[in-house]
This record gives sequence, structure tokens and C-alpha cells, in this order.
Amino acid sequence: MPVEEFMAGWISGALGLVLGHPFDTVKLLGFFKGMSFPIASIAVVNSVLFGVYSNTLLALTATSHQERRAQPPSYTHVFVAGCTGGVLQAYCLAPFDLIKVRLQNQTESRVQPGSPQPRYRGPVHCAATIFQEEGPRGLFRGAWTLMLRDTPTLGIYFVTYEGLCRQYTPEGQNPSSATVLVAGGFAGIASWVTATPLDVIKSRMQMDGLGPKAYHGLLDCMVSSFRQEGLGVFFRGLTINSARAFPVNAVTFLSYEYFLYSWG
Ligand SMILES: C[N+](C)(C)CCCC[C@H](N)C(=O)O
Repeated sequence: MPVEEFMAGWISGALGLVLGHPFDTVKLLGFFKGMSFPIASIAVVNSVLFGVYSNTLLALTATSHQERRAQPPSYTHVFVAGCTGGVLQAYCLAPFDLIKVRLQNQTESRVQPGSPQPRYRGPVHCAATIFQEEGPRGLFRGAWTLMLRDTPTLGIYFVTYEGLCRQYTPEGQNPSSATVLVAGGFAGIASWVTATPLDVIKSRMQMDGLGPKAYHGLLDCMVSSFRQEGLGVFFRGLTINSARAFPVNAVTFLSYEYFLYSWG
């Protein structure tokens, strides 16, 4: 199994995340809360995504990354490979994402004297507490929704990227850096726009392990969120998600292509 894609995915994911940092902190309101942790986890997760994507394409089309410019795979194959990468990355992401969401939603301040002790003192303490209070399966709370969020939307991600690259690149050539940046940026936006409704629901499911249960499952969470807050609830965070998605994914794809090119 070719491993360069895993390595390129690893490094490019980390680079993309550094750029996304300011956007994530705005999204959080509490600056830097829960942010050191995703830097480490995104590298692992992105490596799984790109590695599985590329190796699935290899299995489907018998072409390596280098051969694919001359013999481009069909969009159906790109979509299926993206979805496959999406399923596995969601599974790896689930516990990290849960911890991030729990830390982000903590309102108690750690620094102000006299304020109540925060429930979680940091990512490791958070993981240990969830494990103790909610059991090992508790660490995968919301994983199913995360998988539903990421599977089709990562298919869309790679199809958008490939489609835009092909559109603006003469046949048989490698896309220019500018093309990769723009295609990567729009791939991120397309993926996040379609992922946002389930992203909202996913975070609510992840928070639901604390205190009395508010929802009986994914469908119940969707219906009651809709009833209480209207259709707009499914688009919460859409603007900030898209604004963040462009630079993060432009850099992710550029560095991914760059590393594969220079190694290959
Ligand atoms: C599928 N969904 C849109 C949720 C995630 C796309 C992941 C791409 C990148 N790691 C990023 O954080 O933007």
C-alpha cells in the first residue's frame, strides 16, 4: 500500500489547520479553548482521509497518484473513493471531535478566581472523565452523526476539487499552484456548506451526554431543533464554516500536491 499519500495528508492537514486557527477561535468565542488538541488530531485524521482516498482510487482504477493526470479517474470513482476516505476519517475523528466540542462548550473560566471549577481540565482529563462517566462507548458519542456528515460531503469534496482542476488545466498537465489553491478552497466550501446541517446536529448529540438526556437519537434531535428554532438552525455557522474552509483547504491541497510531486 503506497504510504506517501498518508504522509502528505498528515503534513498538509496540519498546515491547513494552522491557517484555520483564527477562524476556529472566532467560532468558539472563548479564545484558544480546546485548540491545541485538534492540531495534533487533524494531522492523523487528514492522513487517514487522503491515504484511504488515494488507495481506494488505486484499487478501483489501478492507477497510482502519478498516473492519474494522464489517465483521470471517472467522477463516480472519485466520489466513491472520497466517501470511503470519509467513513474512515469520521471514525478516527469521532473521539477527538467529541473532546473538542466538550471543551469548547465549557463556560466556566479557568483563570478567574472564585468561579466554579471547570468540569474538564484539559483534553486528557476530558477523555478520562468521559471514559469514567459515560463508558468507553461514550467516547464515540455522536460518531454515527459524524459519519453521516462526512461520508457524502467528502465525496463532494474530492469531486469538486478534481472537477475544478480539470476545468482549468490543459489535458495531461499538472494543475498550476493557483488552480490547486482555488480548487482546494472551493472544495472545502462545497464540502462544508453541505455538511453544516448535520454539523449542528452532531455537536448537539455530542453535548447530550451531560446531564439529563435531551434527545432520543439523531432524528429526534433534528425534529426538536427544527421545532424549537426553525429551519435556520440547520445553517448555523454556515458563514464562518465557509470562510474558514477556503484558506484551510486551499493550503491543505496545495501542500498535499506539493509533497506528492516532490517525492514522486
Ligand atoms: C466534511 N467536512 C466538511 C465536515 C470536513 C472536511 C474536512 C476538510 C478539512 N480537514 C477541514 O477541516 O476543512
